[in-house]
Amino acid sequence: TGGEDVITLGNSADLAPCVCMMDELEKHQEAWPFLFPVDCRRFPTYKKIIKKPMDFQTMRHKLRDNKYQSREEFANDLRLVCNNCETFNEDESAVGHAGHTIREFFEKRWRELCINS
Ligand SMILES: Cn1cc(C(=O)NCCN2CCCC2)ccc1=O
Repeated sequence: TGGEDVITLGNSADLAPCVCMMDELEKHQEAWPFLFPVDCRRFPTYKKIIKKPMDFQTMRHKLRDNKYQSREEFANDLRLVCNNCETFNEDESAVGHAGHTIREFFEKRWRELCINS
């Protein structure tokens, strides 16, 4: 009768920290290289080198369309953005430096959002 057959899956946790983080990422001063998919007309080698492109607009759409099963899936897409950036850009380049800055911002703020939720 009802409750006894309901299991709670930790992974389908509340995605509120993701929405809050998405807002902060899109506003970040160093977000400019990541707001939209890399333009493969301007960077023709990108699709060949980067097997799984990811960007903030795509992440926002996945959140909107309930494509994330867990907070960790969301976090892993952000880490994919930064890993792709390190693969394609020199650390000292403007884009490369932005990628490191966004990763450092994310990991610190993500801990705060998830521990206090
Ligand atoms: C993630 N990433 C981004 C770029 C990039 O230059 N993005 C365009 C940024 N522009 C700013 C105003 C219009 C577009 C290059 C390599 C790369 O890995």
